[in-house]
Amino acid sequence: MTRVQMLGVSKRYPGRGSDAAPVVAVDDVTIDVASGEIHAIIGYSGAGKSTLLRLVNGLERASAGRILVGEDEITALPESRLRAARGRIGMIFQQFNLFHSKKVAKNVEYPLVVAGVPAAERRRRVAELLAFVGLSDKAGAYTDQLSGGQKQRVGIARALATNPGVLLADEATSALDPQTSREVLALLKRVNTELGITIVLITHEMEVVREIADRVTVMDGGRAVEQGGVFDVFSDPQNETTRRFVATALPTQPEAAHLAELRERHRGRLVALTFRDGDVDQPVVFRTLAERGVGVSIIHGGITDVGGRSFGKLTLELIGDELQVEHAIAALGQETDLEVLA
Ligand SMILES: Nc1ncnc2c1ncn2[C@@H]1O[C@H](COP(=O)(O)OP(=O)(O)OP(=O)(O)O)[C@@H](O)[C@H]1O
Repeated sequence: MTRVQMLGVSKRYPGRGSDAAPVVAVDDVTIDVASGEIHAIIGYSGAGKSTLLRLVNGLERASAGRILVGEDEITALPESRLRAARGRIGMIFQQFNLFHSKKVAKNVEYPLVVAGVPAAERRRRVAELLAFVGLSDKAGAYTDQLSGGQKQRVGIARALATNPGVLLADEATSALDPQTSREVLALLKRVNTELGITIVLITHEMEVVREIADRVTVMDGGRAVEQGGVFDVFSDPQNETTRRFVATALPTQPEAAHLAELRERHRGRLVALTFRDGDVDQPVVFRTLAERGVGVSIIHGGITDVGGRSFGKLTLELIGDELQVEHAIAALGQETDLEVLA
């Protein structure tokens, strides 16, 4: 089991042009990934995610801060010892980075050849890895005969060849369709639970985080702007960037323009209710309204799963006598997170 610590890590690149200011791609980022955790780093293009990942596997040197991967202090190792450390770090890529001129089995075997593993042991290990990713029947195929999902499975098998303690995934499902993407994420989850491998993945897709991550760091402008358990971060986002991501995949309250449209069609009082992990008893909500003779329509929102827990935002239209509606709102306000939409 491998813990990954990024402690106050920064990376500056020289600016282009003689008097240009340096580009701060990663700015004082601290992320402590517990061993056995799946940690997602989410951010828009240019946030610094890929740079941070290249610092973790030692492909580039940090300008400041320390990085530890298990026992290896990546930021302190001389080049001569980095290669061995990299053998303990697996990596997969958006474009798979396979050798097209080699067969599937040879792709998976490659890191074992580099590591000097004897041939018989290599054959045994390749067979075991291909069975794990469900591609035993493709051992003799060329990689360009494979679908995108199969190519990423080969990428995963190859990354696991040297028994790494951690797997770094760089937008591993961004080139895949949604169904294939889910299959690959399910395989990554098995890598984590069955093999005990810590996973650090970078992505710009909320779905990826929602589906497999335990904890998440949101990056913006090189900085880690929000961090925590997936459910906690996304059910109550504090940062504007986090809110924008949440809006792409989770039920939200209607924003101003949409709310104006809804009002055209719904003349009753509009309220928004937030549900976090069973904190609100839905039957109680509807009973409270019915008991006061208030009719209700759900006009926006929904309930979904985040990090294995339920989360929802429902916009309701309350219909009935004005005073009754007022009382119902007061009663619900006691027990729920309710906002009257003005
Ligand atoms: N080698 C480099 N030289 C100069 N600037 C760089 C270099 N690599 C990255 N940058 C800059 O650092 C910033 C962060 O880039 P990075 O690729 O890490 O972001 P990202 O979040 O991974 O985005 P993307 O998904 O588009 O790659 C960007 O402004 C980028 O232009």
